[in-house]
Amino acid sequence: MSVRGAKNLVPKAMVAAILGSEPSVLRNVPAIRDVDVVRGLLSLHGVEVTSGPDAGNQDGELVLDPRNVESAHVADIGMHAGSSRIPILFCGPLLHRLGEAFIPDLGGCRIGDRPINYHLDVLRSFGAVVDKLDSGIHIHTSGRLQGTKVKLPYPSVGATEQVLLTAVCAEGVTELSGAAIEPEIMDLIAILQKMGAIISVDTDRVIRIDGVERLGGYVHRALSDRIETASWASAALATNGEIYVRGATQPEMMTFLNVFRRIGGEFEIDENGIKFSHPGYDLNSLVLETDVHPGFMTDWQQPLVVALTQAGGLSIIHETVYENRFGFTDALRDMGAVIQVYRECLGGTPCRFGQSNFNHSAVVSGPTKLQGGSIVVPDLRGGFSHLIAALAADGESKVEGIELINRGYENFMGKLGALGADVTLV
Ligand SMILES: CC(=O)N[C@H]1[C@@H](OP(=O)(O)OP(=O)(O)OC[C@H]2O[C@@H](n3ccc(=O)[nH]c3=O)[C@H](O)[C@@H]2O)O[C@H](CO)[C@@H](O)[C@@H]1O
Ligand SMILES: C=C(OP(=O)(O)O)C(=O)O
Repeated sequence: MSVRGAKNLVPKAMVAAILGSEPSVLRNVPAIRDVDVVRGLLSLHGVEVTSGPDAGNQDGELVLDPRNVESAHVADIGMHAGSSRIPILFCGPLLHRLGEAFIPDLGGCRIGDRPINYHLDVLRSFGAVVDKLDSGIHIHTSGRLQGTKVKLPYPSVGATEQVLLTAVCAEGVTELSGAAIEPEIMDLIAILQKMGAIISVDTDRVIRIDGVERLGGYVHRALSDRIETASWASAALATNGEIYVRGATQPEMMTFLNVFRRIGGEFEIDENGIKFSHPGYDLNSLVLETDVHPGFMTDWQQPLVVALTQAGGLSIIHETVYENRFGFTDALRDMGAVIQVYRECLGGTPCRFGQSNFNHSAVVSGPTKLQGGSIVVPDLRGGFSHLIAALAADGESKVEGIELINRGYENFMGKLGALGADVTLV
């Protein structure tokens, strides 16, 4: 099965195209809902988005022409309220092109409160004015945004992207400290550099950006989706199987691959992808903490927990990125998994959530036989995890709300079928 461009890069690369004075070409774009949402938002702002010329758009090519960018009707943008987290990243590019932007209510997975205070502070620091209205947030500027010094209290991926997409065309130098350095951010920096930006990534999470007056277009192939790859790898462990993921790449998977090997999973890497397999004997339990890159990514946690229900002994998982990412374990318990969640920081260093009432640590006891059940998908990764559990379980399962899974997994029904699962859309 194949994995294409990363859900957490492609929509941002599409937004970056607004900054160009010429069209951009993005390849390896997956057919997922988050891409459709951004396509709709770009069209509302006058960016012409067309699919590539090859038959069936096999290469997943998008051409994005921003030469006629215009303000959109706030009511129209409101239609996209709750659809994804990407609308907030339109601010910098639209402030540069039009002097104003509007942020509707954001969507994304409900795995914590997900405030946007860092984003708004960043925009204010560049000189933008932020007005909170009943219908959303209006942001405007009367002149060119000014380069600034920003320090993030936590290495937020979105806020780092906010700084990058705003600083590249601001007047003067911007210095960001406490930056996130996820592979998707590095790929966004590569895209911006292709467009003409000057960005240096220094040691200790410091990024420096020299603002330029004009950016051109880019031609870029999106990096592969490391979360989808890890999801299928976890599915291979949970189902005692073997899955070859074409398009998976090793560098951004290194932390995951180490954990996969410690559990007992086997993998083989070739130039086209990675084959993941169950070793054929009992899996090992482990102690694991999610963290910002280069740590173990939070989005890998949910699928991996399902695999850990099949490992012998006690596994301890401490979630340090989101305060509320273990809700999906309720359904796993109903299916027979033995998982207990705790408010305390277990098995790792104390995190931001240690002194609060959030169940952000989990202990998984295995191996347990899972039974099919009726499941309602709570969020993107939780939903995929439930699918894996359903595949590993005895008997039939009914999974409701699968459209949430389309946000980040291209053609997952077709892929499950190709792996031999008996899946029917009711
Ligand atoms: C579309 C996309 O790329 N989503 C990814 C992105 O989300 P996203 O960019 O939303 O995640 P962040 O890195 O910003 O969030 C990390 C932490 O910072 C906090 N925070 C963030 C912003 C802010 O203004 N204030 C604040 O307190 C959040 O509540 C969270 O606890 O990175 C996350 C961390 O790798 C991933 O799980 C998501 O899949
Ligand atoms: C949390 C995720 O995404 P989003 O930020 O789009 O909700 C995810 O991809 O697991």
